[in-house]
Amino acid sequence: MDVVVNAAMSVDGKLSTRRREQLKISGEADFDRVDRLRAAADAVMVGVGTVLADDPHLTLDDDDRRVHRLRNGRPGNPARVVADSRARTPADARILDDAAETHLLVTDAATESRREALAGAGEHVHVHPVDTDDSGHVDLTAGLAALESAGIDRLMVEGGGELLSSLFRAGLVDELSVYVGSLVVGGRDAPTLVDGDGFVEGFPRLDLRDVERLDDGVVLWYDAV
Ligand SMILES: NC(=O)c1ccc[n+]([C@@H]2O[C@H](COP(=O)([O-])OP(=O)(O)OC[C@H]3O[C@@H](n4cnc5c(N)ncnc54)[C@H](O)[C@@H]3O)[C@@H](O)[C@H]2O)c1
Ligand SMILES: Nc1nc(=O)c(N)c(NC[C@H](O)[C@H](O)[C@H](O)COP(=O)(O)O)[nH]1
Repeated sequence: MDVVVNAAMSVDGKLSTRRREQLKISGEADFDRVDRLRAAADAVMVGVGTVLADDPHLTLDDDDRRVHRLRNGRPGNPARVVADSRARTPADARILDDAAETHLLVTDAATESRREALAGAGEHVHVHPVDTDDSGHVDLTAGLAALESAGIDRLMVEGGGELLSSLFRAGLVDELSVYVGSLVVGGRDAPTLVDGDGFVEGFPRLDLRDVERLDDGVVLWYDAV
């Protein structure tokens, strides 16, 4: 499977404010770029922290003709994926509506009643029980294998920083694009591109492939080494 990460951050590497409120870092041209990346993917993934903070929809938009064009004839929106160890996605989350298939990766820490509540959202919602990793979260290697079995070969991951940390730690990132907006957010408690415990050795290395000026910021394109 190809794993393509995309996020938008401030010049000081923050994904949002210390209040975790959604922050518009991208301009219109960058959101168009994000739509094209989503369209080229079989599925778009976030961590449940992002679902709880932003209530994202993760589809292209509601214009059927535009979706069709961006998807190059492939039907509908890409699927949506949530890494959701304890099945905390709220039953009324936008990500559970029927605009696309939704895959929830959960672990044994999710109660049966939470799993059933999510599966009850409709036939387009698929709950996958997977093993836990060393820190008790979804084992992403196992989770991605479950997604592959569901026909997902190209996965776009939008964050947040905890999920991206685990993906880098597991060596699962193939490509990274990051939009750097021209603003400073600051705050030691504001989410950054890669949170988790951080690395003290074995730092993931990246090859800078391209740099593009867009809106009033910059897009950096990297391949994993
Ligand atoms: N600017 C951007 O591009 C962008 C993109 C996404 C999110 N965000 C922001 O990031 C913040 C949310 O990020 P976050 O880091 O709190 O949450 P997150 O989205 O990374 O989700 C983390 C949660 O996912 C679950 N999880 C399951 N398996 C996991 C695993 N293997 N590794 C890590 N987590 C796993 C855990 O419950 C964990 O608490 C919000 O403020 C949101 O607005 C910004
Ligand atoms: N590329 C990008 N630029 C930003 O300025 C920003 N705040 C995000 N944030 C990503 C996060 O995952 C959001 O929750 C989804 O971008 C919301 O997606 P929807 O519009 O609901 O489909 N992403």
